Amino acid sequence: MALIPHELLRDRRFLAGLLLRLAAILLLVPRMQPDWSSLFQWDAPWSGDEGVDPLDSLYGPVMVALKAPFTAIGTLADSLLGTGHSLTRFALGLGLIIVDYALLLVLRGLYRDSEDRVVLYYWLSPLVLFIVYWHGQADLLPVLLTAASLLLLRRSRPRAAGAMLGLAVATKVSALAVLPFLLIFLWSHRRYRDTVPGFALACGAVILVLLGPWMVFATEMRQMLAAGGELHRVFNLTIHLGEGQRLYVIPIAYLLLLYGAWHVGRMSFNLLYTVLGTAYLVLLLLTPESGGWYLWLVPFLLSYQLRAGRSGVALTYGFAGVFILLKLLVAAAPAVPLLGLEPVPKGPTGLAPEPSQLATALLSMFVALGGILNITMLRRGFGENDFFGIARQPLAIGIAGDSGTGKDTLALALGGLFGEGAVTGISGDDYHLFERRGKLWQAFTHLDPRANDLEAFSRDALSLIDWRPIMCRHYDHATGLFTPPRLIRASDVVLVTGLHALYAPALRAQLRTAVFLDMDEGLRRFFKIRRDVHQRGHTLEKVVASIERRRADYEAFIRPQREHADVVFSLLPADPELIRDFDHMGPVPLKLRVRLRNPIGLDRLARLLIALCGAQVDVAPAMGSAAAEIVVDGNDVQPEDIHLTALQLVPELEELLARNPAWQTGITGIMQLVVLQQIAELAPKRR
Ligand SMILES: Nc1ncnc2c1ncn2[C@@H]1O[C@H](COP(=O)(O)OP(=O)(O)OP(=O)(O)O)[C@@H](O)[C@H]1O
Ligand SMILES: O=C(CO)[C@H](O)[C@H](O)COP(=O)(O)O
Repeated sequence: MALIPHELLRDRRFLAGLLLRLAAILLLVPRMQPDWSSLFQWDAPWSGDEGVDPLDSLYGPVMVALKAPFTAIGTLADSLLGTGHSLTRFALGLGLIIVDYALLLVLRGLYRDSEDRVVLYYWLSPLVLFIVYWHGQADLLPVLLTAASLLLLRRSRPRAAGAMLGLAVATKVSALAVLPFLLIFLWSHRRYRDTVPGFALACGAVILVLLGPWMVFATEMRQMLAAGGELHRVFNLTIHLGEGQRLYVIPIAYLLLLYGAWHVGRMSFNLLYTVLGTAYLVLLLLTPESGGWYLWLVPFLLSYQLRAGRSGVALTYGFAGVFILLKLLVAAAPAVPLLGLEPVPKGPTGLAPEPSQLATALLSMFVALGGILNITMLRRGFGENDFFGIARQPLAIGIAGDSGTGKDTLALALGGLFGEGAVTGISGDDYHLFERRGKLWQAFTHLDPRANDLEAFSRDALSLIDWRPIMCRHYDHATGLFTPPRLIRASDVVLVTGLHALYAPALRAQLRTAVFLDMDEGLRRFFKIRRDVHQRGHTLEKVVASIERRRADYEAFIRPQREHADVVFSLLPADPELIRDFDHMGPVPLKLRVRLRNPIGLDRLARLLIALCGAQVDVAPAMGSAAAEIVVDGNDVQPEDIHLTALQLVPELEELLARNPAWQTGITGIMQLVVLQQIAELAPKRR
């Protein structure tokens, strides 16, 4: 992989940003910049901000490790050439640009859909350029590590994400503020819940290994950690209750935000970024003079800028502009040795002892803008969250159809998309009234509603859709007997399958998507006979007789459910010759007819199936109704292509799918895709 991707090298905005940075490290010596000859101390001998605790400017061992090679090379060059600290400073400046560039790459990964705009909003961000290169703050490294942790989380690598956050904390303790939010986020998603221990252990282990020895052996580091670095500032703002009692405002705000995040239940990644941004923004607006902390806001502000539209972007630039004005007013300008402007000698603070009225006015305006930004960020974050409405109610999918039409096959395939912890199922077969040897089967077929406890089936399905667990026996097709009842817990997705899954109106009303499975009758006979004879141990004659006997009940009770379906799938044999032989055990090439009640999006689906999956698709309006149909031939379509198509069709899918969704090959994979497209089309936020 190229060190700098081609598209960046061709991007003028990227090159301009790079030039600006190079010029800055050549020309400017920010007042905050450290005495580079010390690995631990970032406070320059000439800086002397008297009001600032020297421990504030200490970083953890990871920062020291980053500085070490640059310091070594620079110091060597300086001592050989007699150039004072200039080359050390330049080498460290280069190190900073490398970290800055790495953060650009991480942010491009994090906001993959908007890579292009990330260059504009991050690489040319006035806030970043000012804080890092003019003001001289070096918090970029812990911010990079925190953003990398989020990226790893998004890429389903929870342990690596935990370790990365541990690294961030070992760089600067402020990164700890992110940890509780990430734990809540992971816990709130059933599909991520099992990753919480791995994430937390990896994070804790890295912190222990990296900070443990320092805590024991390095006095400065111990002091810094004991003082929480700059963290003591969060206790600056208090409310007097009288009689000597005070409240710490920022910890209260932080805890309330944590509670809010917990209460939301199921956050999307975007809402997670919003909440993290809000947490940092509250912290920043209510703490004095912490320029470098604003870098912590940058990745989350970027998430907002990318989604907010013009007014949101203008608000963020206004916010950054006032911040810069304020800092220009109250903080000393950097030295420019090449122009003969030397660093301010230690002594005068460079800060106005009493802020001027203008500075106070600007600060007030800044806090007001920050407050507005906070509100708009939260409003958008919450407004866009939970696209599929799962926080309110599990997403229930009904799958009905005749015996052998592929209900279990489809349910299993869909289950693989959502992930084990996130999906639960209820099957109509478990509600047959009699076991296989039951005499009453001579009077009824399984298709007759009277032979099934449909009331209990609906009641139990509705319980699961209301987050309540059920006790349910299971019909074992291997023995023809019921097993003792077992507990079925509710989950994010509830798959309701069965001959009568779309039969009861009350249940139908609660289904987010209703699927009916049709099948070419020759193909169904072939599949059913093959399965019942070879897997379920029935005789050929018995299966054929049962198929004939059920025909009338199919027309009376099963087929009418088709009218209630959002999606009707009909599987057709691509090679009718092949299914004449019931002993043929190999794969059967299929075609799929898809009929959608709500045809919006069908054309797009067809186009993407052709373009991205290489499938053959015929589009036709369904006869005599507003629905539309497509026929798809795509037995060789690969799971990766279907996954890609799904993300194109429904960007929000990431909120719903398992960490590693199991897409199927060919027609079954296309059925998975269509169901997901329908779920998105009918999602509450889409209406
Ligand atoms: N999408 C598919 N691709 C390939 N084969 C399929 C597909 N759907 C169904 N089949 C075939 O049909 C057979 C029956 O499918 P399945 O058991 O899923 O049907 P069902 O509707 O759940 O049946 P029943 O109601 O009798 O339990 C399977 O064993 C399989 O061979
Ligand atoms: O229609 C069916 C399922 O939808 C089955 O035929 C029914 O469940 C009976 O199963 P088995 O033949 O294993 O006793």
